[in-house]
Amino acid sequence: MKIYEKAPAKINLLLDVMRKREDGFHEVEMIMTMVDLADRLEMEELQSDSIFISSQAGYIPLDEKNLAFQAARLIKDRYNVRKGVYIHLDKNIPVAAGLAGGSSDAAATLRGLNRLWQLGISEDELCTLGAELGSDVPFCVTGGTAIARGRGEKLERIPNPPQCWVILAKPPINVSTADVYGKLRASELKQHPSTQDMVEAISQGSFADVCANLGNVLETVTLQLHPEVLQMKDIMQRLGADGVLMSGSGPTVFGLVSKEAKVSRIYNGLRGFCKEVYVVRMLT
Ligand SMILES: C[C@@](CO)(OP(=O)(O)O)[C@H](O)COP(=O)(O)OP(=O)(O)OC[C@H]1O[C@@H](n2ccc(N)nc2=O)[C@H](O)[C@@H]1O
Ligand SMILES: Nc1ncnc2c1ncn2[C@@H]1O[C@H](COP(=O)(O)OP(=O)(O)O)[C@@H](O)[C@H]1O
Repeated sequence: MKIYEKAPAKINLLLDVMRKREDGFHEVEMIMTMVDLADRLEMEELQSDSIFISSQAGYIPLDEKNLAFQAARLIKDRYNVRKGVYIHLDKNIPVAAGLAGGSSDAAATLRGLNRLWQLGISEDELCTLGAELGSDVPFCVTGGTAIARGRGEKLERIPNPPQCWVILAKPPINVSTADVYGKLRASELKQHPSTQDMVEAISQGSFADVCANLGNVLETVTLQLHPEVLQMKDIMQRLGADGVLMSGSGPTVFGLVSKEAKVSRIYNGLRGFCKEVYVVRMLT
């Protein structure tokens, strides 16, 4: 029997960091939402007690380092499943991009195996399992739009933002999330984005106010480390995007655009500077 799952990418409309915790992680407050750029997972049960991963993308690990592999092993161990699974990953989300591609694959694997093996695991329990795999995995399990606190595993669902075009541009660099958090000096941050104002803007359905309240404190690190990201933000703004921000720890920069007529001009302009440019929509 085959099970199919989509693993959408996320963007951070707001990312604030309060402090470094004793466990080495950072206390965050983020607003994340999904876009319709997704990996596709195909899962097939194996009679043997083994996990196999394949992908057309040659640049991700296919062994126990793969987050989908880790998700399969976790659910097998925790729920005493002796059967095995073959997972094919059709990768569309750029890797180490700030779009949670790996985290979303792990979340899709948890959802898919719950269905394949009819385990009856609740969404809350899937999120708890997901938190053992990574801070972004619980949000990727539920999708939608949410405020994420704690390490990123404490979720509060909120309404979706007003529909718009999202242009993603990923400069040709890989950014390590651990490296960016490691270089952040949370106590020295001079500015913090306002979660309350962003939630208000989203609840009111005000596209202009959503754009005005975009903010990501990890930019203070990544833009210093990788000037190409700052350049990509400048280009996106000069081409006329209504709102521009780096997603997560980067390097992907996203532009929010309300009018379809502007989209192709911005896309074509970006293509002159960047190979990995995607035009997507918010997932509602
Ligand atoms: C920055 C964000 C924003 O959504 O996403 P990405 O840019 O990775 O997409 C997330 O906070 C990333 O979540 P995720 O990528 O799952 O991080 P994890 O695997 O849990 O942690 C990787 C490393 O990042 C650091 N880390 C992560 C989360 C957090 N709240 N504080 C941290 O300090 C830790 O050093 C950790 O070892
Ligand atoms: N299924 C997967 N897809 C993408 N990256 C994966 C996967 N499994 C493990 N990884 C590893 O996770 C890291 C990138 O994770 P990803 O979620 O794509 O980045 P980000 O968290 O920045 O969005 C890379 O080191 C990559 O090798």
